[in-house]
Amino acid sequence: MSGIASPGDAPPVRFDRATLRIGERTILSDASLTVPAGAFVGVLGPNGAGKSSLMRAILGIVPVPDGRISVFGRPVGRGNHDIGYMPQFQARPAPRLDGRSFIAAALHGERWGLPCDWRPGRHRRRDAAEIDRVLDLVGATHLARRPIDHLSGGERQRLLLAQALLGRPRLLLLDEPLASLDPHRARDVVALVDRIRRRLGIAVLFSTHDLNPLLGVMDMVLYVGRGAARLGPVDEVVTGPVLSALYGTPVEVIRAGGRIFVVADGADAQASDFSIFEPGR
Ligand SMILES: Nc1ncnc2c1ncn2[C@@H]1O[C@H](COP(=O)(O)OP(=O)(O)OP(=O)(O)O)[C@@H](O)[C@H]1O
Repeated sequence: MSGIASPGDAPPVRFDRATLRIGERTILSDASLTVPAGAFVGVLGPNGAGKSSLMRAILGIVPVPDGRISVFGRPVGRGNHDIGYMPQFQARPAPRLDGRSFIAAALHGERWGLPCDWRPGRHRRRDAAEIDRVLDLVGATHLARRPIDHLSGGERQRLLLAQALLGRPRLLLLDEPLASLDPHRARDVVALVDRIRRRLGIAVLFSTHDLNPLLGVMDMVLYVGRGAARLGPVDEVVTGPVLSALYGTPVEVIRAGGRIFVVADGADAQASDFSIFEPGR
């Protein structure tokens, strides 16, 4: 044995002293972190902290002016077949599409991670099998013939997840998949993603504003803010001292009833965005 790691051993995501900037704004500065194989990582931080930008950098859309980000040992680049991506904002699908056509549209449209020789009509049987596979994975085979505008938010979310799974990615980037879902549906989505990642052995980065639905499922949490990032187990990262240092404002972490409440005080405008404490949730 040479002892040299093969690309197959490389972690799903690795940041080596990476800097991310959007315009004048520094999203991350000199950040180093490694997402282990098969990990479910909750990505948290206040509005505008850079959660979406971080995912877009992993996709190769946001440039990395300093340092390096690699995905399974290779520098990031557009059209990486290893990544499945569910963006935060979705174009509204044509109401007459049924579930199957909705997924087929992603198969034939521009998406992340598909082999570039996939063209409409060229591989019909393979396409049909791939659509069946992802519908089955997300438990949405029964939605295949239903019009998309008759589906609930949670059902549509399943189809979006199915789209992200096209092409057998080894890394899933899910940008706020719980937005606009009630707590019950949110937990269903988290449980579904967890089942899929265990079944396929893939890593997941899952951004959210509330870490509670991810408790008991996520292996690690990645907090971003003020140009820095902290990745680690929940008990190590979600603490008053760590988050206060990360955000430069007093942050209190309260554990009660199996839930975690992160409360920022002080006058910092960003701190008020940094409220995972939402009464009634
Ligand atoms: N295309 C863009 N052009 C200019 N600024 C941008 C662009 N995309 C994002 N930004 C800015 O970069 C910062 C990070 O945005 P990003 O969407 O990554 O944050 P976020 O943590 O995902 O926020 P939220 O929780 O509100 O979705 C914000 O200040 C945002 O206004």
